[in-house]
Amino acid sequence: MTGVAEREGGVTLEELRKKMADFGRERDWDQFHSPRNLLLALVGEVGELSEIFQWRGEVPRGLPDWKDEEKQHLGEELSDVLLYLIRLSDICGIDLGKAVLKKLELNAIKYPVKLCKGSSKKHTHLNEGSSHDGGAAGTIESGNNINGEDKS
Ligand SMILES: Nc1ccn([C@H]2C[C@H](O)[C@@H](COP(=O)(O)OP(=O)(O)OP(=O)(O)O)O2)c(=O)n1
Repeated sequence: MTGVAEREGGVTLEELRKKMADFGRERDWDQFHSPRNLLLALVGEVGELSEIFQWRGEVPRGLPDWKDEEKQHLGEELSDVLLYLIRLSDICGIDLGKAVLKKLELNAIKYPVKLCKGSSKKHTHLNEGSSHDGGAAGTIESGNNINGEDKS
């Protein structure tokens, strides 16, 4: 992975996809990088990520009290999750960049600001009144239902 860590200006999903593909190919690991194996590896890394937060209770945003080593460890586990996710997507023939942009669009349709501002309700419950949603939830005023489909 030489060259990526030192570079300014961030990295793209496509660069990471290529890096992982090269990493696997150079080691003759394509044989192990099957969808199922990668999914299990991803879940394992999510477990390792969870372990970092386990038993700590709620922690403040930005993790101000964490040691540098703890934050570094967190960065490593987050990276493992991302790398396996990117590799899994690639091996499954999913263009993750395209898929994630489409998903963001769908999320915006499912969760219109007008309906969900200040509310953590699932979209399927957004039009139910509750005293726990800060009064933000209401009814859908347009002709579209909550999934963005035209009801008419
Ligand atoms: N067959 C493999 C094994 C590893 N990796 C890559 C992807 C992950 O970023 C990282 C995972 O390596 P480890 O399984 O050694 O897991 P950790 O890095 O979390 O090490 P440890 O479990 O010792 O904390 O290496 C991979 O692509 N394919």
